[in-house]
Amino acid sequence: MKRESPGMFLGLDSSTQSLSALVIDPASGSVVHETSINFGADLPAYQSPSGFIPGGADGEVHADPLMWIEAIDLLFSRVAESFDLSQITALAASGQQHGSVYFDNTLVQRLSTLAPEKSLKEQLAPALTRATAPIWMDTASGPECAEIAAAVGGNEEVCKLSGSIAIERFTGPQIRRFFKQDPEAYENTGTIHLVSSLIGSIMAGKSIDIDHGDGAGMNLLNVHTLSWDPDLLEATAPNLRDKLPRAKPSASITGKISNYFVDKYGFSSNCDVALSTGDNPSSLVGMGATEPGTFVISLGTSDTFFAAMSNAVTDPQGFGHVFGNPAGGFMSLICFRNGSLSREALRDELGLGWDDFDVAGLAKTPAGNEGRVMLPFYGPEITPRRDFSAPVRNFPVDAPAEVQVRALLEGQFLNMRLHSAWLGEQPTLIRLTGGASQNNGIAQLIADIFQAPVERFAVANGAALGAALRAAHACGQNLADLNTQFCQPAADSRIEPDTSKKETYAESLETYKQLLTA
Ligand SMILES: Nc1ncnc2c1ncn2[C@@H]1O[C@H](COP(=O)(O)OP(=O)(O)O)[C@@H](O)[C@H]1O
Ligand SMILES: O=C(CO)[C@@H](O)[C@H](O)COP(=O)(O)O
Repeated sequence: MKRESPGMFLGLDSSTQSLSALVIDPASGSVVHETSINFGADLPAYQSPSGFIPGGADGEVHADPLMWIEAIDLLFSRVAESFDLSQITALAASGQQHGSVYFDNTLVQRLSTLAPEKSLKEQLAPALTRATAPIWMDTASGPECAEIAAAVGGNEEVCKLSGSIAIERFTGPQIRRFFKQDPEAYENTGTIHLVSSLIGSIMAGKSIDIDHGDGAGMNLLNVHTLSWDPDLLEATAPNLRDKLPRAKPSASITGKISNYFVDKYGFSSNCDVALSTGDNPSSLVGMGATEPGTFVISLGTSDTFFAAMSNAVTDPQGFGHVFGNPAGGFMSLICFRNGSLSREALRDELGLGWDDFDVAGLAKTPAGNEGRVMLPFYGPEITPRRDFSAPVRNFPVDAPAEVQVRALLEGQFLNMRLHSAWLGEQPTLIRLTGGASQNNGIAQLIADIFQAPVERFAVANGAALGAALRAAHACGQNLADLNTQFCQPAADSRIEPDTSKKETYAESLETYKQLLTA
């Protein structure tokens, strides 16, 4: 039911490197508050400068879930210094996709009795049955993917059921790995949460359901029935259904906020909590792209490419995915693991800053880089799935800095164009979000390589904005009206493609393909 005075809505986004809060005020049509905690800089004790524990063996990439939990207290203690949280009508969370957190049977009781004089961390830490949480960058579950696929009748069948073939970073294969490595700890696990549903559970003071948007990134949700698939559950680990929250549509209110946040940070006890979703489905909402036609490119830690789908086609190569669209129906998702990590690696190698990075590379070199092309991967890649350890160049490694920068950036977006072709659609409009989206050189390059106009928003954090919009939507606000109010490009932010570069990039794409298959 639509409320007379809608109040304000809070979006939370727990992404790879940061936890952000963003508040919208539909009455004034403005974003009225933004605060962010950077895991590396603000919580250095976890020794995770980029949001995960460095140096994992054999492709293992884990994070300390206590870092995410401690960040919630830190975030609200900062927000409450300058913003009156009693104004919040409802909130929703978004989280980096696929990451999973494992708790014993005391979780529900602990969540419902959180004491404000203690920290979240000290009250929830004893319930963890797995000290660290595998995240989306983890590539260690190859054997488990093969076992799940074999048990279900092949990857084609897994894809038919879940919208993706068995994927290393997806939660099901990661759960199976945990079950094989430590069956006793798996047995003692009462509840498994995704990062997004964990944040929502803490806010609601109870174990909440998992939405179809994030749930589809687990290789466990049947995308036709929208419930946990019995064959996939059985292929993954014993008694798994009992350990998973239920799967539910995103636009649901799950209950009122926990008293912990009322007493400690001044929320109203009437504040509603909506279900959480993954950061990419959340960004789809935040970018006003829940209807087919507009493509979104998110340049966060990973680069992702996604769009609402008219038809739920699947990627024949198995790199791309089908997730639930929080507004109903489906969305595509293609993830490029080396996104910002590669840009940062080359920037640091060349001793540059962001200001001179694209300027150095793109202003001094011609489109197409005179045929000099790079496979821009400093570590294992997801799209294409291959174990890179360094970039591959068709030119000398000691070429000038500007050549290296252009080759890396062109390589990244040629790779994206190549691996999004299965969608069968040429974007008519691309909306950019994420940390690197403010970079002008990168935005123009994307417009030229895809030959489509690019828009950017004043709010760089599309996932947190999407969470705030979802909270408002779950309370009965009209999503189309909210989009009109909040999802407009920043003034003068539209970049048109340079059509004279179309042929050059068609040729570069061929050179890129040759290097990839060489
Ligand atoms: N001006 C810039 N140019 C290119 N990349 C940038 C720029 N500013 C920030 N970034 C990149 O943005 C990344 C963080 O983006 P963000 O969307 O906050 O990440 P995540 O959501 O994955 O935590 C950083 O890793 C950094 O490399
Ligand atoms: O694995 C994926 C999507 O499938 C990643 O996109 C994660 O969802 C992490 O997002 P960022 O923190 O990079 O925004």
